[in-house]
Amino acid sequence: MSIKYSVRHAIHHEDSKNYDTEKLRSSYLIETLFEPDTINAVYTLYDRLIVGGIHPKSKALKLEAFDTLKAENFLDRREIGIINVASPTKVTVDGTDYEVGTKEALYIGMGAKDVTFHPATTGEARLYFNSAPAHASYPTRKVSLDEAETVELGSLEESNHRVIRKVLVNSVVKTCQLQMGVTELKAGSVWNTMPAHTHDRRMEAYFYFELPEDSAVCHFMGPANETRHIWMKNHQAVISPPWSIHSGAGTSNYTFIWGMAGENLDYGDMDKVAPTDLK
Ligand SMILES: O=C[C@H](O)[C@@H](O)CC(=O)C(=O)O
Ligand SMILES: [Zn+2]
Repeated sequence: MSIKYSVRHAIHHEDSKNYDTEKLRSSYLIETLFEPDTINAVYTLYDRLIVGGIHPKSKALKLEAFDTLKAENFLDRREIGIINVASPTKVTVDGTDYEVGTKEALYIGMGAKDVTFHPATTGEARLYFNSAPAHASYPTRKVSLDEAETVELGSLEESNHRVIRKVLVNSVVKTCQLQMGVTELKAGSVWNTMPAHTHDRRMEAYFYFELPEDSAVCHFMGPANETRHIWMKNHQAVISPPWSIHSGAGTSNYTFIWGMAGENLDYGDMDKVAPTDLK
């Protein structure tokens, strides 16, 4: 098996309040997603979202079910959203090849049986994914960045000028509960999701990339009146519980992938928090 997995339990915010640095990191931070010829999967108990990284280097990798799923195939009762965070590569879904370019996304619906990730012909294949339980099978589809619903937010003056590309959202592709997108910060801007927000009906996961190796992002989490921070490096992910804000400031600009699962598919229903109300 080239799939490695671990399980992360869901945590109450009253408990999380007491966590020190190490406990915060082991509870929410996913330090290693990409290892050669490995699919790394973290099965969270937050809406049962799986967060993972796929790095086919010398051989193709098949998306296999692991014991927690108690299923024959990974996607028997799930959907998956994949975003390519490195070189262009190929993904085969039940005999159909999808060429997935850098930062392009592939949605694979429930019921697909044979999903194979190939090494890149030039460069490195690294694919980030989120997978959520599904109740219906929607068509598999590749989505390029220019098909995304795009909004520009913030300003250089507020250090939060960024472009949000909603790639796997219901205005673009049909999904059961997954929503995913790519947010790019402009040079000189370091703050994402500031002003911050929560959405108690949905969890979220963040994956930071295009962050220079000598830079770091300080990711903020916690209830708005009880925040904590986690320092993160390039290619790391962090789980955001439904009760938590999720925001970050980098020592440079960067790009990140956000993914959500939960109650509805309404991206805009977040509860905003003013910067002056944060504690
Ligand atoms: O619920 C939405 C998600 O937190 C992200 O889309 C926010 C984001 O990309 C940003 O403000 O930069
Ligand atoms: Zn959010």
